[in-house]
Amino acid sequence: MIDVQNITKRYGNLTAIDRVTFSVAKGEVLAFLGPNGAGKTTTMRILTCFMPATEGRATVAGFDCADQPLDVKRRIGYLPETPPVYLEFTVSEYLTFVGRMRGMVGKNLTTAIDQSIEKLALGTVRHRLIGNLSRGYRQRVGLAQAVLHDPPVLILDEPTVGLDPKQIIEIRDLIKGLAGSHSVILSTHILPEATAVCQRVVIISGGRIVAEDTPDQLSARLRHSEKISVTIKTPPDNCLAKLQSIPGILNVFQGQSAGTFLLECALGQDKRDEVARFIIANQWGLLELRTISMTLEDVFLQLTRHEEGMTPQADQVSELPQATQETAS
Ligand SMILES: Nc1ncnc2c1ncn2[C@@H]1O[C@H](COP(=O)(O)OP(=O)(O)OP(=O)(O)O)[C@@H](O)[C@H]1O
Repeated sequence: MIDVQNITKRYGNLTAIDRVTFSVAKGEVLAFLGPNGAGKTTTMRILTCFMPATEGRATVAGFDCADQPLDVKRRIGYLPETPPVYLEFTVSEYLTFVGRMRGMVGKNLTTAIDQSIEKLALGTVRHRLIGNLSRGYRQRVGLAQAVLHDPPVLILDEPTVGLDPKQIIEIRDLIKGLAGSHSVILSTHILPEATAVCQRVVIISGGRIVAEDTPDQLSARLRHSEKISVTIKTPPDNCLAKLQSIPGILNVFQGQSAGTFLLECALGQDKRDEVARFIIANQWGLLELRTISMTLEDVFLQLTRHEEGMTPQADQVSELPQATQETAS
């Protein structure tokens, strides 16, 4: 549904994005992650036909973003970081205005407005001035204008920035509800959001794509060993060495809290059973035992660590150093 092939954008001497390539399938929700200045907004602006790429080609539903902007815009709903609402309109007036701008009239327009108001749960505020609404409701109105013409593609730039935790959950649920019927690109730097809402993640750093995969696959690709966290009630003297004597345990580290230890074993090996038996046999009191998986945050930090210098490439990720974030807390 969205196909981006080797797009580069230069602002004078600055290369904001460099040969960016990715695609989004029909009905898929894709997270577009990157630190500040990575090139997310530049990519969104090219996809929404706000400006052309210097090189490369981007298409939406088969239409070229540079050569067929009207065809592309008809098929896209766009929510910029700041919702493009007019504060002096009521919700209903604003959606009518947006619908007319999109060429909708009569029954089609009223039905579309009713549907988007229902989808975004705006019924109770439809006759209120947007200027009097909370930020969360304004964001919903922004989303309502994006889905009004029922576009197959939605591009959402940081849709939960500045919202309170309850509003964040509501907006994320709304976005999840759009999956399947819409292809969505969600630009964000909030990692739990990407895990919660998206099936696939593209990470951009320094203007280049450094990874593209599911959150689970990304962490699997960057993992170099298995890690187990154990918490022991009465650890003996020299506990580290004793735990390290368990066959298959390569390294043992002290965790952040008292009695917690981090055990490392080879990739693909599960030593939880052996560790549990060992601690129980020694009667040290096993309070907790669990594997530690790499979070998307660890993955992101590894892949964007070189932002200021050499940017790692997608095919080099397995060579990168291990995450430094793992603790037993
Ligand atoms: N109009 C412009 N003229 C010159 N440089 C620009 C322009 N727009 C963006 N840039 C630069 O291009 C790079 C990418 O910016 P972009 O806004 O796309 O990043 P971003 O990932 O959206 O960042 P943020 O999360 O901070 O919005 C940055 O170095 C930025 O300073």
